[in-house]
Amino acid sequence: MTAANLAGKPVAEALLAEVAQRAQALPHPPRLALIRLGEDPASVSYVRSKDKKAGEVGIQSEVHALPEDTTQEELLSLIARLNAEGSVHGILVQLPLPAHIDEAPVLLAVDPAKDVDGFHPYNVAQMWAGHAQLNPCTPRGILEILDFYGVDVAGKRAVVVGRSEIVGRPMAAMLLGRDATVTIAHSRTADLGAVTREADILVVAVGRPQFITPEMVKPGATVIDVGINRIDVGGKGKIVGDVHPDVAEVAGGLTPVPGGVGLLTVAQLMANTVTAAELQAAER
Ligand SMILES: Nc1nc2c(c(=O)[nH]1)N[C@@H](CN(C=O)c1ccc(C(=O)N[C@@H](CCC(=O)O)C(=O)O)cc1)CN2
Repeated sequence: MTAANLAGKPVAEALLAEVAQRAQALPHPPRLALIRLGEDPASVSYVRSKDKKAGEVGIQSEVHALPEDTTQEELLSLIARLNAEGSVHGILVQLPLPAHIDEAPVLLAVDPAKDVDGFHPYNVAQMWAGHAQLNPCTPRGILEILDFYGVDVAGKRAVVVGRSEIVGRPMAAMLLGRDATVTIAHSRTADLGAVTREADILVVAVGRPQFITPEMVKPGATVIDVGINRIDVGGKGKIVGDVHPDVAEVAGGLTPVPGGVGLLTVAQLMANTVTAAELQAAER
């Protein structure tokens, strides 16, 4: 068996086309503020691609590139200013933050109505209760992939490997919201292979290159690889996922890396920004 290639590109394109139409239908263009601290190359690249994609779909975006040594107070005061600015619909603080910044108060400071990352505790609680309007982008984008390729999760066994607040936990909440029977596994799960082999839907976000091998996968399972690991192959840099390529011989469907889930992270941010702008327009 060779797994179906669950490529992110057509899914992201379809979502972005819908987002562009919704953006045009608004009385004012949606406006997105992207905040980045320091010069971490991955963060610089992710924020650049968010800024570029926003322009392509009719969202006005602005990048607040702050120095690495920005203080907690300076960051909180920028967020307070953007919260108070009526024409700003979405605020995103790129993670990870430098070590001297306490992340929790920063996420708490973003107005929940403008929290296009879905990381504010109010939105997290709404998500677990099953009625969030702004969901974290990567797991919400994974639902877009599953829907696009016709993978119904209701009544299925879903295993999420990884318990991060950006991917693992919200993914579990969203799969539960779709009536899957969900297990969260992690680095300390005993006999991980026995757990992952139970999965009809296996979502892997552990940050370990090619960690999931074919014998850990149930034949025919849908496997979603969230990993982005930069490794050295013969002196050249290469990006690989958390899932070994040989898993394609066992799985029914597999997302590629690169070109899979990552594309949906950015597309879903655009969708969340338009949703935030629509909700704010309806409030006025
Ligand atoms: N505030 C946030 N910070 C972070 C988030 C987030 O959702 N909100 N997620 C990640 C990083 N991220 C977006 O910020 C992100 C990750 C990956 C991709 C992507 O397009 N991946 C490509 C490969 C990219 C590459 O070549 O490096 C792919 O998978 O094809 C986009 C965005 C952590 N921080």
